[in-house]
Amino acid sequence: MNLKRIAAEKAVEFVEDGMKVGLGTGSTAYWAICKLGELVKEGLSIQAVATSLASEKLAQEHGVPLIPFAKLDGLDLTIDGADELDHQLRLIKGGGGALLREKIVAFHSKQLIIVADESKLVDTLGTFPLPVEIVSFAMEWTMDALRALHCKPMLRTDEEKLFVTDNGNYIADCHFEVISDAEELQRRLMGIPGIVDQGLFLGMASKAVIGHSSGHVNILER
Ligand SMILES: O=C(CO)[C@H](O)[C@H](O)COP(=O)(O)O
Repeated sequence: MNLKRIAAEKAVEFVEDGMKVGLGTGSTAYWAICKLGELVKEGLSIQAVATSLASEKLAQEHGVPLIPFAKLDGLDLTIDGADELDHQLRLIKGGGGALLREKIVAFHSKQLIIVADESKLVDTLGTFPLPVEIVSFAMEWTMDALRALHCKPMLRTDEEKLFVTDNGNYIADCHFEVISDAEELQRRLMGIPGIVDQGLFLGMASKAVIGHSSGHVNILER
């Protein structure tokens, strides 16, 4: 059973005719985009924006109508995946490297619905390395500043080359093991010049739709 698919398809049930929708990135958001494409073919009318070039391409392939950001004053709903979520719906995102666009889109959405399989639900965030998007200029200094926060940052690579985000930046994956105070960590990270954004999404998600191996889907709300 495809737990990501059942979660994503359930979340798409919250999309109503006429809505402006944010399209997430990753292998769970993939199924939401495919389902929206099917519904659009059956007559659903929506306007969408994508959180990555990959999701933009997928939406185009599936006939989901994309609108330039500048033409929309905010979104009704965004459906996106997560790398970890806790029971307060605090998230780690950015495993696919799209965290900056994902955060911008989530911020401008009335609702952020997270779709995930049960493996993503945790008691305490931090097992998944926190993705941090950094600019290339003086990146060694930025990496030193990250190390000073008692984590082990690793520059993300892709086929032996440095991974470059859709925004032309690098990703430092930061191993904290346990994040005991996510708000304080977010504050400290965003105080470091050279960090563009980081993958903690706190107080942003309003619902999480979780697929379980029993075939059951449950919805957590905040
Ligand atoms: O944040 C993300 C991309 O930047 C993804 O939503 C996150 O990595 C989850 O991906 P998947 O659904 O493939 O497990």
